[in-house]
Amino acid sequence: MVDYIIDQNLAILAVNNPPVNALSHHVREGLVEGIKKANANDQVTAIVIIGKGKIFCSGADIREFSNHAAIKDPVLTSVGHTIENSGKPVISAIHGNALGGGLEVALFCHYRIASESARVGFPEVLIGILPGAEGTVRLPRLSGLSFAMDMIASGKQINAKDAFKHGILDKVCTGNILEEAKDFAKKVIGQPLDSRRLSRINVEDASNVDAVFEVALAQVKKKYKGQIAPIYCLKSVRNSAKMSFDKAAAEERRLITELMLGYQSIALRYSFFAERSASKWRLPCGASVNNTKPSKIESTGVIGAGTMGSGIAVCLIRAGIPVILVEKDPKMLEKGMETISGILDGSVKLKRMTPGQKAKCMEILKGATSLDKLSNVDLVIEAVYENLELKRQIFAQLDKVCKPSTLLCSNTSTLDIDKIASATNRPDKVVGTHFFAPAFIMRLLENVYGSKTSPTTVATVMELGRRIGKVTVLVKTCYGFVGNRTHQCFGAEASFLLEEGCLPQDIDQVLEEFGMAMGPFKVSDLSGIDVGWRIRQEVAKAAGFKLTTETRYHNGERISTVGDSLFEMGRYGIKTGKGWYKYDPTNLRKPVPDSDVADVILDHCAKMGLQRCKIPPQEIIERCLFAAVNECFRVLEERVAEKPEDIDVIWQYGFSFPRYAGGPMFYASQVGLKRVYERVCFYHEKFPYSSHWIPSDLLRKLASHSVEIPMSQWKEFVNGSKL
Ligand SMILES: CC/C=C/CC(=O)SCCNC(=O)CCNC(=O)[C@H](O)C(C)(C)COP(=O)(O)OP(=O)(O)OC[C@H]1O[C@@H](n2cnc3c(N)ncnc32)[C@H](O)[C@@H]1OP(=O)(O)O
Repeated sequence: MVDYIIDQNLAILAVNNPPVNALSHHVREGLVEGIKKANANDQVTAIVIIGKGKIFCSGADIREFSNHAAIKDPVLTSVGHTIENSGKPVISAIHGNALGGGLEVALFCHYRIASESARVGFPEVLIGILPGAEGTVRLPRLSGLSFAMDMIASGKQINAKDAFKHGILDKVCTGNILEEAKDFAKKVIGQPLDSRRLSRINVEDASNVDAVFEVALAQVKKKYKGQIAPIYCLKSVRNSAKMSFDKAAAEERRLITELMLGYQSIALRYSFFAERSASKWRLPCGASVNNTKPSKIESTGVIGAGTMGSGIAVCLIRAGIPVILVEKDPKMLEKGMETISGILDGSVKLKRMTPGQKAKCMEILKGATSLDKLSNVDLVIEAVYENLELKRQIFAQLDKVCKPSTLLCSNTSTLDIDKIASATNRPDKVVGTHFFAPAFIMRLLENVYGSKTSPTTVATVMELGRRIGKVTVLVKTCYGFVGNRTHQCFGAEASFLLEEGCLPQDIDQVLEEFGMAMGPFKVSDLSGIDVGWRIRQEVAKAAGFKLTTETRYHNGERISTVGDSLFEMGRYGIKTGKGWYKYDPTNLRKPVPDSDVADVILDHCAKMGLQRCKIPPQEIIERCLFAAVNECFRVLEERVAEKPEDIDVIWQYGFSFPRYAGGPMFYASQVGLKRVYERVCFYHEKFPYSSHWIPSDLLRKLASHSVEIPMSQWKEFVNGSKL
């Protein structure tokens, strides 16, 4: 796993552990052996460590963290000490990325050079730990405290130019990295090594440490609310300036061990692999990412220039994919084009794009007022409002207008893809591409296959998701798919809690303390109370009943209409300055609890004869989350989602479920399925008029086992395959 090559008087140690040269046990062994062998060879005058393939090194092998038997000697710190104590200069030659333990390997070396396109960073914090092989003690000795605290606590990667500026690199190379490393090595042969050993030098700005720490701590607490690891990162860097090198390193080891065993790190490591597993789609017929080729998509159409259509068009043109935006009303079309231009201006302002890049995006965007203009595109995404008949009409027309190979996608957030596909003669080429609002910001794309969608169509939209930078998950069609179907239960319970004793701010506060970025009522104000109202009206209309603020039940199902009362008062949320909260026009980001809303809720309860009482935070969490969890198990049982990881990724990226709590399925696995099932049964008995409390069969089966079944085996219990 480490190739040992002698090249004239140099020993080249090439890490060879595809795909990303993680520091697995054999790599660590190989590095130690290589350094020892080179030192024992009188012909060798210097040593170069390099990575084979596309990357220098991605750091420790994260899979080993959950398998303590794999963390065998030599551990990374002792590998590092062998490197640092080498009597011959060791130069790390970085291309691609040097991350985490990979950057630590470089910091053990006496010299570091990198290609100008290389990036370095300590992403450990993103998996809930800290750079535990002396990274927090070594980096400040090169870059100073403030920069080290920021880089380590944020997990951000920096480019070679910046790394050079902050003293991390000794040279940025423009040529072949190996050749440049060999030239560099020849120049440093014979130079004294002691001043190059970071363990032997001091932190220059150590006297400022307390002031630097306090500033960084205040920022971190605000930015990474609820997360433990960023704070530990700062503490460990602080130690580097307050203690001897060895003591600070020992303390770093204690801190990483504590973090590694904690819930947040276990959840974040799970999230790392869950996100990657989402792209590995598989259909029940056996077709999968491994055996199905996507079609080429070189041109697209987007139908509807409203908020969703414009946002989707931005995603496509930003990735260099030409778009024809179709809107039959010319004024609406013009407004849509202006919205798109405005969104891109925002990116230019934030320096995420240059004015030249914006101009290029606008060049590949064309407007049209007729579907006929889509005759030649490879793929169309329909993004009109949520109405099945309208969508069926559009798809029938597209089927006539578009070339036979065109894929027809719907941005529906709830409707059955089969019902849309049956309006065409190409149901195999019809698929759901459900973007989350705002589409140009939210990273999630929920792709939805129907009973006739072909594997090639699925492969194509999954690949499209990757091209436009989305985290893309594949699910099967059903009402609301995975995201909205399971989230609806969460929202419904939040509304019922209002009728039973809570105010919006109580529920938001508890769920934010749990880790949600925003509570459900703040989210509702952001997305618009009118939007929720319209959806509820459509659903009621389709089911043939009239929904009023007096309605409490339909078809034996409990309904809450408090939000509809706010709609009728013109309180649509942030856009009208009032919703579940009130907003000062000069500070729309700060929701203020409103006694008028409390009055509306109390009136509603009085009118409906509902008794109110104090509801403890634990019940708020259980009611909202377990209702969703139960539905998630149903989704798994019906194979709407193929694996629990897909559901968790949808919740993380679609509904800001805290990554450090894993997702509803991971959370349930940690609470224990027996306990979850017990509570679901308890609430089912208490609330017989909410079908989302009817316990899922799969949850019941899993909970009935005497030992907890690991998440990776839940699938095996679907369809009665295991009892
Ligand atoms: C005591 C010592 C402590 C040390 C601390 C550490 O070093 S912790 C590890 C710190 N490093 C990281 O967190 C890096 C994580 N990896 C990445 O950011 C990216 O994978 C990448 C290296 C930038 C490459 O990105 P790319 O998009 O090209 O590929 P993928 O992300 O899809 O990864 C390819 C497969 O490699 C697996 N993988 C990546 N990094 C690691 C790792 N450090 N350990 C184990 N496995 C890793 C990844 O899961 C992919 O495999 P799949 O089978 O497809 O899941």
